Amino acid sequence: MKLIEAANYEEMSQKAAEIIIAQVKEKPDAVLGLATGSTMLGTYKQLVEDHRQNGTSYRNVRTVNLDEYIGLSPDHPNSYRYYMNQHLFSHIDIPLSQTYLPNGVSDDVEAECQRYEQLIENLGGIDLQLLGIGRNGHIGFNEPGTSFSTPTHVVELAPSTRQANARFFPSLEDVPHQAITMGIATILKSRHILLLAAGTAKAPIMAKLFEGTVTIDMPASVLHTHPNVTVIADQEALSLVPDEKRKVHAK
Ligand SMILES: O=P(O)(O)OC[C@H]1O[C@](O)(CO)[C@@H](O)[C@@H]1O
Repeated sequence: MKLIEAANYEEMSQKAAEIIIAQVKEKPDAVLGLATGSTMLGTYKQLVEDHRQNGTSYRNVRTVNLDEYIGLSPDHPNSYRYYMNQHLFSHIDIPLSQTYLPNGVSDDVEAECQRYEQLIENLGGIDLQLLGIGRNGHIGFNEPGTSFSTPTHVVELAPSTRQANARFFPSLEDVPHQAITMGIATILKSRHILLLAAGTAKAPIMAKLFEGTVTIDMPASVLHTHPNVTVIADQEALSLVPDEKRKVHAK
């Protein structure tokens, strides 16, 4: 696991965007694994700006998102499809037909999970997977206790996750109880994983991550078992990570 330290959120976003742009330039038909949440907003903004100014093209890129709420249709303002269209897809030249998210309103969510897993395989796997980290260590919506061998599956969201995400909804009651998420096994098949973290709310979980213990109680800890993980974090998120741990992982 390589750590790139950033001074602040803006710098984290810029460094993340540089890695994504480099991936797309190296492989114009790359498969990008994308994530949602507040952490990613700055990165998507940078990608949009770069597309406008430098013309980086996404015409042949394919994208697969980590997760989607069950019960929210693509045009629901809190669905992750809506988020992706609003913050990224509608501002770059990617055809929407090449952007994929799990279908949260499928009649058969179990079959949808299998379809999504197969889709990722049919695309040739993920070249670069972007990840945020939940305050309880979740990646995608893989909550603590999730087996590391799970493929795409239906999850019951932890009360703390619903609480953390309630800020985007009119009230806590409106936050869905379930989601479809790529599993940890799905995420680990990605050829390169880029985890982003910013802000003091993430400091305790980042300290735990860099302690290095791999346990299903902390889903992100599985990233220590992957050969190609880059973490970009700002100083607030790293504020509880001791200097010696930072040095060990410094790029
Ligand atoms: O970036 P945020 O909003 O802190 O969220 C962190 C993670 O939690 C989720 O929003 C799910 O709760 C992920 O999509 C995200 O990567």
